[in-house]
Amino acid sequence: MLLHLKKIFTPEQVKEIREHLNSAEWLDGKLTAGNASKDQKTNQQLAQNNPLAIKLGDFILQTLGQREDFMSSALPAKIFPPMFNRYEGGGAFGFHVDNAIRQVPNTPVKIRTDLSMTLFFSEPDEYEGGELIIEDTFGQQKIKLPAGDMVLYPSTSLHKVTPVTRGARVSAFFWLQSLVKDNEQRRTLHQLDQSIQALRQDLGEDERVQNLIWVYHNLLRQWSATN
Ligand SMILES: O=C(O)CCC(=O)C(=O)O
Ligand SMILES: [Fe+2]
Repeated sequence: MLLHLKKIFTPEQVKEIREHLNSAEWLDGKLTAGNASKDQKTNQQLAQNNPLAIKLGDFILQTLGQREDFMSSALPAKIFPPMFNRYEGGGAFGFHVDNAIRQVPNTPVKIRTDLSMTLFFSEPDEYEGGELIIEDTFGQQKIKLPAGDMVLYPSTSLHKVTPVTRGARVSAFFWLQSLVKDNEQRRTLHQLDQSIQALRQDLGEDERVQNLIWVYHNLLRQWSATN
């Protein structure tokens, strides 16, 4: 399942975030690449302990926490603090699969990467190339979203970012461990939740809706793990 979440940030918020990011200290992205992906990666990143990255990352997580579409589709248990990258001058990231386990810096917290996310801060017409290509059972998808939008995709997917040959592509990228590891189970719960919300609109606090809510919770109880 690949999900496009629209307008996480308003154009005004994107503008402000971009201004901060423009004056930040960008480092070679190879510094955080595993051995296998080092050769594949020619971009720049903010250090994970960069105060701006920490502040913006917290703001992203706070904003996402209030989005029902995100909470319902991702069912996050633990979220890795967002990181920030920039591709320009031919910068790219070749095909790879993300590491399965990520340790949150300076903590004992380990996160299994179930879902990967890219939150775009550059408008598609600001740069050439820079498509996020995702390959999975649903075929190959080419993702290039408006600034302020985010894509969520299974971390099991092979993916790459094509070379940016004009302008710059700036984004936040991060991972989460879901309460529901299985993509199909998580998708079913999301579908059920969406149907319940739609029925609730029409029927209000109806007994039949209440029954479906119990079904939702009982499925979630069966399929979830909180650690
Ligand atoms: O820049 C992106 O959209 C994805 C980055 C990525 O795949 C990674 O850092 O593992
Ligand atoms: Fe990746």
